[in-house]
Amino acid sequence: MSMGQEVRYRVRGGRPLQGTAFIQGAKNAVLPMIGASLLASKGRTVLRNVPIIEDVRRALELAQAIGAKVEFHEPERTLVIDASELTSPVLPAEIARRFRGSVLFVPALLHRLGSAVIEGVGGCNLGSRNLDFHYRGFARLGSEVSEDELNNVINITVGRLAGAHLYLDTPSHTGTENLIMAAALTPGTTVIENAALEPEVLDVINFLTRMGARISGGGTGFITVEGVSELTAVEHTIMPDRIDAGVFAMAAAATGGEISLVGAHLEHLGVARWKLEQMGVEFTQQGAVLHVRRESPLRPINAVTCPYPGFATDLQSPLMALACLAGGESYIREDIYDGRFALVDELNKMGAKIEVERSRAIVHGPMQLRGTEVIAHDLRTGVSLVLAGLVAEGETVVAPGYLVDRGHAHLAERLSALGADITREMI
Ligand SMILES: CC(=O)N[C@H]1[C@@H](OP(=O)(O)OP(=O)(O)OC[C@H]2O[C@@H](n3ccc(=O)[nH]c3=O)[C@H](O)[C@@H]2O)O[C@H](CO)[C@@H](O)[C@@H]1O
Ligand SMILES: C=C(OP(=O)(O)O)C(=O)O
Repeated sequence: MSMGQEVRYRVRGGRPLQGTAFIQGAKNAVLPMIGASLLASKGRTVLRNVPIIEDVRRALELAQAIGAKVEFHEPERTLVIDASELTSPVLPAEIARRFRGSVLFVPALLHRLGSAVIEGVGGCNLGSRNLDFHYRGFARLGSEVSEDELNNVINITVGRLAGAHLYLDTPSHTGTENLIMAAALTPGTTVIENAALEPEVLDVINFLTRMGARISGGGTGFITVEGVSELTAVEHTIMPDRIDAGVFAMAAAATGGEISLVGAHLEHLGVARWKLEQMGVEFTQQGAVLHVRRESPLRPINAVTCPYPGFATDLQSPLMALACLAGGESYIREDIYDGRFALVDELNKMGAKIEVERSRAIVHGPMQLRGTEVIAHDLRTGVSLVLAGLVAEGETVVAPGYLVDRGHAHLAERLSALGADITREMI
């Protein structure tokens, strides 16, 4: 655990990226899958292509805290999870508050131990982020949910579980995954309307289906789950991380480079693909390798964040950094998180000219960015500042690096392999 030891990234700009980058397994698929693997009461689950990121480490600490046996074979990027004996329903605060994926452990605790206690859920600080769809869904499936606001503890206890008709007010990504997991072992039929369409949700459905769950309608927004009595431990290879791929593609575009992204798939990028093409990025999918280069000076762009296949909010921050380099005014609207624009002040410290009015930002380009010390307020802010550092004059220092390490594996090594001048320092 890297708590106590500070990490920072030091980047010196000006080198075009060239070569091959390996895209990591998807953070937002592996976290629910670790939660899902705890639903199996027998055998050992094997997950492959696991990203070596801090959120995975936190998830494994949490799995161990409730009694699962976990082996993380990092060089093989393989996780082996034995959840045959879960011993405690408590998701302890010191781990749970450091990452939001902790809520994905609730279905396993409910089905295996009959109750779950969450001592405070964390995650990236992105303004107001509710989990009401999760709790209302658990309640509709027959659990009792109570909140001790004073101590920031949520207690969930199983009552008479039965399938139900669930409707999400917005297509919540983890909400959809969590309710599918809860429904998978709940007797009867559960319907989830307005379900999320993200590729990671489909990967989680594939994994659960292999475990024996009966799920139909993935990718349609209308999911039906027929409860089964048992799920079994299986092997699964995690899909590539489309946000990691998007960041690398934008880094190539920013520096005027040309790179191959091993394992990246254009169709996973959704609208981000078309936006980057409009800006002057050329993509060529060559089987399972995505080739990226900047084919013209960068043009400005309009983007509005939206659930998949719309423009991903997790790519909005790096897009803002890229837009600083485009010739003209870009317009960005953030409709998912009210805290994402913490990046603006940091980019402006580097010489960018970005104006914000509520959820809208106007980026005036092109600007020559200058290196300085900047703050990673969250994971995507952090990686976007690294991206800005790759084209800035002089040296950019991004801290706290922990937030970058929450979601990107071996970032400094992978960018260095493309010719970037970047180091990860422990202080
Ligand atoms: C671990 C993981 O997969 N994280 C991703 C997931 O987060 P996460 O699953 O938390 O995001 P959601 O799709 O649930 O949230 C989107 C919006 O819906 C709101 N909401 C959500 C649930 C709820 O019960 N009530 C409610 O009001 C949130 O406050 C937020 O404004 O999708 C986000 C949106 O693509 C990504 O940025 C995150 O990287
Ligand atoms: C918001 C993010 O993650 P989390 O949901 O884990 O906080 C993210 O990946 O940018």
